[in-house]
Amino acid sequence: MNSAILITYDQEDAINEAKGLCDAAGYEVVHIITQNFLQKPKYGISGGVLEQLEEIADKLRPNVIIYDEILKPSQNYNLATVLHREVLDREALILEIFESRASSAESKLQVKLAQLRYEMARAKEKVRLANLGEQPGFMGIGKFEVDVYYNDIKHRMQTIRSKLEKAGKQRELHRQGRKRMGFKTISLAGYTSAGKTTLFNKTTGETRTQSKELFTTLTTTTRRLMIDQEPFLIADTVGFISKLPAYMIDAFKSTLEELIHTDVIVLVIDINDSIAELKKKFSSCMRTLSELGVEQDKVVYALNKSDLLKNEEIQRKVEFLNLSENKKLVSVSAKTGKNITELKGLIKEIIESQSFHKPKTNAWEGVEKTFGN
Ligand SMILES: Nc1nc2c(ncn2[C@@H]2O[C@H](COP(=O)(O)OP(=O)(O)OP(=O)(O)O)[C@@H](O)[C@H]2O)c(=O)[nH]1
Ligand SMILES: [Mg+2]
Repeated sequence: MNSAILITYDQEDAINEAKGLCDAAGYEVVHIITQNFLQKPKYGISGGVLEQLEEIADKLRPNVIIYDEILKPSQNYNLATVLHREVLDREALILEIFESRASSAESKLQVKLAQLRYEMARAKEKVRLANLGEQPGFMGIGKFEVDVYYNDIKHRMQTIRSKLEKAGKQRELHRQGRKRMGFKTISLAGYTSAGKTTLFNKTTGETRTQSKELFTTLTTTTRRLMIDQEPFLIADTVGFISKLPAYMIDAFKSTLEELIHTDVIVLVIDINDSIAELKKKFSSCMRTLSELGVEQDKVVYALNKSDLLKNEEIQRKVEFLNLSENKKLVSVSAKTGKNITELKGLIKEIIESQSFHKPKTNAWEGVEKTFGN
């Protein structure tokens, strides 16, 4: 296993999530440095902290330095130069995880596109610096080579986009096919590691990989689910994460787009998370769903892992999330099977109500206002 020194925020949930990401990418964290602020101009961290880091890195000799923020290319370059080591920022780390997880042709293309977008942003910065004449030969590349490199990335992105478009059309055909056959569809959505795949397996009798590592699932799988002897289709999806840059959501759009066309969305929430984590993850899920244009009428909230908590504790968290008035809420356990029948009942209610009246476009503003960014 490769080793890493992790630099992250001085908050427990940030530390845990960053450690989870390192773990998922296959890095053993040998030392953690926490800071309140990680966006200083030159190195992200201050000169003093950098000196400390240099000393520790010389002693522990990690394979990489992981920086749990988004670094500008120049900051990355400055850090790597002082530390004589590869520096991975949060985006690069998430991309590594996605790359190792992508198994279907489509998800491989999506990851490739996201990687090129990442490189593109860096190439742009290189061009800018080269033009300013500030750093000629920045990162060992001259201005001319940068232009060639930049155009090459653009070209490769176009090729991948058109392949993804084709895959998207294929998806659309499948969707229409399912619709013609009269199948109603259900999608599981939620923050990474909330328990979507465990719930999927429990309800369908499947054996897809579930694990405590982040981003276990990158490819959407659809299976049949029976509710009162009636067949439905249920899909497991890629998990959300906060601070996922827009271009990554963009790259995974065709997968996430399933969520717009689905009849019911089960938003899986890990109710065992701390209040701070719950807040962050819930608002990130809500924002993603709202950005995708999902109608709120279609959403059922499944408070998962309720086997780990007392009822009063669950109630307290429900109130905190402002969901106590919500009738489409059920605490479940994908592990023990608790309230799975109730969850299926709620799903069926939504589908039945949809055949009477068209779903309203419901405002997400209330939720957004409560949770902001
Ligand atoms: N105690 C308990 N653990 C659960 C429950 N549901 C899931 N887990 C655990 O939570 C972890 C994550 O579960 P997954 O089903 O892989 O989560 P996911 O949402 O599919 O995650 P990604 O695919 O990574 O986005 C696993 O270790 C599961 O065993 C539950 O109801 N109770
Ligand atoms: Mg999963």
